[in-house]
Amino acid sequence: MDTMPPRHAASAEPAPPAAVAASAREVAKVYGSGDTAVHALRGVSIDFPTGEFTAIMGPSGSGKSTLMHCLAGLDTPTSGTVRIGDIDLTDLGDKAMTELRRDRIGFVFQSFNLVPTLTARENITLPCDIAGRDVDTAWMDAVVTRLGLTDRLDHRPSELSGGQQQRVACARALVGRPAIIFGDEPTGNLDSRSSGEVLSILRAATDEFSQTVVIVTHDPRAASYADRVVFLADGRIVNELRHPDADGVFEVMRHLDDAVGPAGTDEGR
Ligand SMILES: Nc1ncnc2c1ncn2[C@@H]1O[C@H](COP(=O)(O)OP(=O)(O)OP(=O)(O)O)[C@@H](O)[C@H]1O
Repeated sequence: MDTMPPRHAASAEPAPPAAVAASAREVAKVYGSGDTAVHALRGVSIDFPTGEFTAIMGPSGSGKSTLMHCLAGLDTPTSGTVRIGDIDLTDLGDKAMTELRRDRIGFVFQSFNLVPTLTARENITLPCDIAGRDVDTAWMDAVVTRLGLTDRLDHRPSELSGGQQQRVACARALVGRPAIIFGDEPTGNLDSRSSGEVLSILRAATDEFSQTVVIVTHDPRAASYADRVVFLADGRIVNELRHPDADGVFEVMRHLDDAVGPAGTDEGR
């Protein structure tokens, strides 16, 4: 892949980022109450350093999505604190939370979540347009070129392949220069070639743009693109691998799956 253009080539240097882009402290999440209560998170503490790519893995039902949703302000912890930069999400009202999600967080979902009636270009600029912010066109050009989307900008999502649609979603997340990008199974609907492309883009975004990225994935190969993999089981962080390779991730997952038993059971807990 071509080298990404240096960040300063596109616009003035942004303010120095916080050393920790997001953090959770003793985060617990209980759904329901009494006999039917589900303890989805049981006291999770973790930092996401700026410019690092983290993958969250774990058996089905271990709390991955719940943790990501709490970190991204899409769900509220029952107790504990979540910060994006130095902003404590538990202190925010609905309006401030909406603005924080819009201004500081980028999302890449499994289902791409593009607006079908808008072109790729319009989808990419949508968050800035909604926020009433000018699009940094030089920066957008740099991102679009890097993602190989230059000749696809006037196409609607239905005229793009799945891999191209997910690259548009990555461009949309990157163009706003968020403090952090969250990916919920971002390669879940892609073939292995398109998955590799999207993961290389997220990898390059951290290496070349110092972008902080956090993804949830079931795929050891996808996780191997990350700087570290954090493993959840039964609502707790139980392991961490730095500089992971797919075989090492697979081995940890195999042990966790054996410990937890078939999805949805309490066997072995
Ligand atoms: N809205 C909800 N109401 C009740 N229980 C919920 C809710 N959302 C999640 N849960 C439960 O919380 C636990 C953790 O769910 P979560 O979706 O975070 O797991 P996950 O690790 O992302 O699973 P998967 O890999 O299957 O997507 C599960 O037992 C799930 O059934």
